[in-house]
Amino acid sequence: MNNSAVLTFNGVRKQLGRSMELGPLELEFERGLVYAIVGPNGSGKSTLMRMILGLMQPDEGELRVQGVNPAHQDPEQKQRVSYVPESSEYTDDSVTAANEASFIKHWYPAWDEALFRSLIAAWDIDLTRKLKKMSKGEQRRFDLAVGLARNPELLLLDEPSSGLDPLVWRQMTDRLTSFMEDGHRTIVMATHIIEEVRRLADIVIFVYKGKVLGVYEKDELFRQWKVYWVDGIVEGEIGAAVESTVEGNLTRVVTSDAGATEQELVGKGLPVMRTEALDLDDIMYYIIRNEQK
Ligand SMILES: Nc1ncnc2c1ncn2[C@@H]1O[C@H](COP(=O)(O)OP(=O)(O)OP(=O)(O)O)[C@@H](O)[C@H]1O
Repeated sequence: MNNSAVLTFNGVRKQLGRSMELGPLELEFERGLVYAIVGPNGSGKSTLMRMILGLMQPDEGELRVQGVNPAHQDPEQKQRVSYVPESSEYTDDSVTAANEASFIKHWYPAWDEALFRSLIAAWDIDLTRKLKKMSKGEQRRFDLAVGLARNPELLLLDEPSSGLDPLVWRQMTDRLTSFMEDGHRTIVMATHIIEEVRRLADIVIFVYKGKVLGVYEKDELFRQWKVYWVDGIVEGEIGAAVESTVEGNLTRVVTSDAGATEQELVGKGLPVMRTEALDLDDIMYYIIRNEQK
């Protein structure tokens, strides 16, 4: 095992219902990095989080969180992991945000009160209010403030943007960037939001129907996936291209290997009019389409 690995999945497999199988997964998450798990609905992103938390056991394989099977972590090890779900179910009519925060604070010795207070102020959270009466967005802000104030080494975020307005979203991404500054923490987030991936992620993991389709370093991903607009109608195959379509007098060439494609286009004397980066959604579409072939 890599010493800086905070999470390892070694042949992890889990049957979910009759038709869905998660895995087998071979993954290693390093300390100090932000991982974005990207995939369509029902790909297994939340299930992956539940396994990391020890709420679900693999049928096969080995999962280690900070070197330990999450089902057998002691309280001290659990305190180093913080999970912010997509939404919380607050059912008790009488619990205020202040009650909840002081309860959580009691269990987490690393609790950062100054950070909590600054998030409460920045996100306009009224601690005297009953959590159940808060809007989804207000609950979400509170959950994120608590998740960060717990000061974990491993922060798990399920759809962090869900329910946030653009201003709070922007502040949240800034806070997450500061959270990562000491270099020892790790964030694993399940997300659909491209801007979130662009802003925060170091590594992108594509999942689809319970399988990992690829693990990519983010900057490399956006460097390699490109669209070239070639002047004229290109006859025959572009070997390195993922897709080549004629649109009017131009040919749109999509590639996952920009260097090789550029070389091929130059070699064939095909003039490139314009080059564009591909969006994450489009990249995911092509990766999934390739899987379905
Ligand atoms: N305990 C379970 N029993 C049966 N099926 C399950 C169970 N848990 C999850 N599933 C199914 O496994 C699939 C993956 O679910 P999961 O919630 O992990 O996906 P997701 O990628 O987080 O989806 P979303 O983006 O919609 O939140 C879904 O089809 C879900 O219905």
